[in-house]
Amino acid sequence: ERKRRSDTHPSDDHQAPKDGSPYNMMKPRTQTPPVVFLKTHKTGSSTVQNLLFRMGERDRATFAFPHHSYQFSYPEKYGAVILHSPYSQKVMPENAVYITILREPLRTFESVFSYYTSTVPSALSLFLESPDAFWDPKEPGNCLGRNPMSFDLGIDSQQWNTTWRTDLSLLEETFQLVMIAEHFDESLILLGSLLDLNMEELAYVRLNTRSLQDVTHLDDDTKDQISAWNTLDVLLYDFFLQIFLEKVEKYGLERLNSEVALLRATTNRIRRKCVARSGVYPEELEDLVRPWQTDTVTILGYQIQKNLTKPEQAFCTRLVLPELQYHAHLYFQQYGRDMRAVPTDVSYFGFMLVLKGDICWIKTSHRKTLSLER
Ligand SMILES: Nc1ncnc2c1ncn2[C@@H]1O[C@H](COP(=O)(O)OS(=O)(=O)O)[C@@H](OP(=O)(O)O)[C@H]1O
Repeated sequence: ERKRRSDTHPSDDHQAPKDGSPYNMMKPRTQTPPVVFLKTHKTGSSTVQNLLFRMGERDRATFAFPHHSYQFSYPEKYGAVILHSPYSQKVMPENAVYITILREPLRTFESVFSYYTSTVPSALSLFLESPDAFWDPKEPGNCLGRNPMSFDLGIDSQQWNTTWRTDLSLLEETFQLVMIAEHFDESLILLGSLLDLNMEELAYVRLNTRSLQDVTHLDDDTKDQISAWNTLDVLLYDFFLQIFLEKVEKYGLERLNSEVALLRATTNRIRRKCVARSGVYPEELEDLVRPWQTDTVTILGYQIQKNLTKPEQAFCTRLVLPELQYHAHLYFQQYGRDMRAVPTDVSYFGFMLVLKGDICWIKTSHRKTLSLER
């Protein structure tokens, strides 16, 4: 049973609606509901995951871990169908809250592309000039090479088909909240309202940020090409952006803005307390806080302050802890042993864009478990 907390809540200072809507903050605090977070690629999802990990660890929640390594394998059919299938009902209780996050599709694709493809000079522009020449949709690792967010949400990411609109509506019904990376703080307030999280629990540092020199500038032509190649993601994003804006309106813009201001003040205070250096290159970081790197881009991390008390150190370390290390820590805490590596006889793909010609491949590897004090 989760204890009632006395600290500031996003909506403590406000007269919230009593209409039974999911954002009605007058309800008595109850235990956090079970959460399904569908972690989309390159959308800010690791930042959200970090605060959900903190929430789950505080609640001593049971986490669903993949059998091997860090990533569930992808079945042939997934997403919208699975979410409503007996399989998902068996796994998650009926009161589970479904959450995900989307990001503006041009930036998402650029980030996915740079992360999962090795660099030849101007790889992105070369690819976009004639994507069909480089990209084979039948390659199982190529699923993120076109409309990556549609793929992650389990709807057809290759082509428009007649069920696409229905699939979108099904997703809308399934997800209580689709966060929008471009309105990250506003999304967090809605998340906090759904899950009864206070400002400290919503505070975050931006995780998985690429070094600026790895970010490709997108000129207008490139933007048009990316949009044309990812039309389904553009539709998906526009659809959920609209829904998000409607949610904001229902919540009350004035109320939201004042809570965002409070969140930013709290976040700044916590960052000052916890973070000694941000934007730190991997070679300067200890194993515990070094984000996973690919051969193609540099992912930056954080050094925490010295001279913190033990509880502060525990909190601050978790705040900046990269996904794989936090995952390994929670796995160890739950099972009392290290995560299983992928056996060599199991065919497993992380993700790779397998492109024909010179623009090639990527990833997958495993990390050792690192101990993290409470
Ligand atoms: N708070 C917030 N708001 C907006 N954008 C954010 C935020 N946090 C992370 N990011 C950016 O999201 C990119 C990393 O996304 P993910 O964590 O989902 O990546 S991953 O799929 O788990 O590897 C990565 O984008 P790129 O830097 O363009 O690659 C991060 O900079």
